[in-house]
Amino acid sequence: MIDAIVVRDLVKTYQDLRAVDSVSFSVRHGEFFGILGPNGAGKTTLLEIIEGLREPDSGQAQLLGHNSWPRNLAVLPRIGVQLQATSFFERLTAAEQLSTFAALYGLPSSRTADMLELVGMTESAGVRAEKLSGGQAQRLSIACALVHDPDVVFLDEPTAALDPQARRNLWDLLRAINDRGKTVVLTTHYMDEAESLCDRVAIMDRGRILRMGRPAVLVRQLNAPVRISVDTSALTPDKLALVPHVERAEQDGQWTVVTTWRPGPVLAALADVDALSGLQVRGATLEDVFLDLTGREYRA
Ligand SMILES: Nc1ncnc2c1ncn2[C@@H]1O[C@H](COP(=O)(O)OP(=O)(O)OP(=O)(O)O)[C@@H](O)[C@H]1O
Repeated sequence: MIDAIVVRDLVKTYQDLRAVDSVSFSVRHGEFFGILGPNGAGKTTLLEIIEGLREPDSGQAQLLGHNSWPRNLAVLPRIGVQLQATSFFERLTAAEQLSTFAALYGLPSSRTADMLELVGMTESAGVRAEKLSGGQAQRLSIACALVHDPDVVFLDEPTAALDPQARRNLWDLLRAINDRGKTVVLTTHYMDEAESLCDRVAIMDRGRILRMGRPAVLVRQLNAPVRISVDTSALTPDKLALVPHVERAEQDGQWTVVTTWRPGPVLAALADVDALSGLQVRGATLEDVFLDLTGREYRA
């Protein structure tokens, strides 16, 4: 079967800015695919081209076997789109928003209750959209994108501006949607989000895809050492530097941070001197991959 999304050599220029610069990739059916990059990387522009909302200068995007541009009306009922800026119909409750969306697709309003349940908002059915919290509004907009049971769901920074608990709740919801067999394409500037949710990520910066793959594989390919942080009051850097397999030991505020390729023996040595209290172990993350690719610290 042809992939859900196939993008070849896409280019989009605004004046002399190449917002999308020769981008190619494919997304398989049922995949959870992330486009990860800092603000202004070109994620939204890329997504909008794939969705058929924006015309590329050159290249081609295919969605469910059809060219995204010019927009193909037969594809629209098979995709769900959650845009970055959520807007609802004025003065309607959460349930009314959903039944209005359902009606637009010619569906019965009985879909409403199922959707509210799916996004965990049954108790807010009667609340007007403008009175919903940020997290609830995001959930409602995802429910609106799903009301017609699309095959492919596009989510543009769905967890931006949410508090950590609301973000994690939304992650559970997005996983559940993917588990129901939907292809999910998500843009995010949160590295941890991409790492936790996505089967594959494309790391994007300044219009280009720098690297693509499974998050764990991208991190493993870095072949980076492990960092262990110990409370400096337990062990100072000069003492830790003497422990076998410690490459480097530096002070960072209240922490002594140790770099090692062999965390096992180092942790055993720390246990021997009773220095495990409050200890933190950190392997490489996608942030380190970004730093390696661009030479810049990741700033969302
Ligand atoms: N309609 C437009 N006209 C001119 N420039 C634009 C337009 N839309 C986007 N840009 C510019 O293109 C670049 C890519 O923007 P885009 O919104 O696609 O990035 P993004 O990765 O989604 O960022 P964000 O996370 O901030 O939304 C940015 O420099 C942006 O200022």
